[in-house]
Amino acid sequence: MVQKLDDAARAALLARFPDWTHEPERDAITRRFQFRDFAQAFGFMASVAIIAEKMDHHPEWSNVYNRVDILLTTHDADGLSDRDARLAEAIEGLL
Ligand SMILES: C[C@H](O)[C@H](O)[C@H]1CNC2=NC(N)=NC(=O)C2=N1
Repeated sequence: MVQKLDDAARAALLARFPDWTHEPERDAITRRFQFRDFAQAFGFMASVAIIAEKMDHHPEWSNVYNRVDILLTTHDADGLSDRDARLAEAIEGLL
């Protein structure tokens, strides 16, 4: 079982990643990414997919042409965990 973030840790996560929005209903963070075109968007998704698989932590996401919407939460914790913080950090590192 993965440990869910407490209120202080959640606040710290949101302060650290100001481009991400907290969704209280899911206890998730979301961010929309815009790229030049589909090729750029899909290249980004391919990189995220490789990282996610290595981390054994997977985004909920959708893509429309040059746009990628990502939602991170931990199903095993029923909310945000440190695994989401680590994946968000890795995604930010790709930009
Ligand atoms: C068995 C496997 O480790 C788990 O199902 C992992 C895989 N990827 C996951 N991804 C996400 N986002 N949340 C999880 O709880 C999760 N659990």
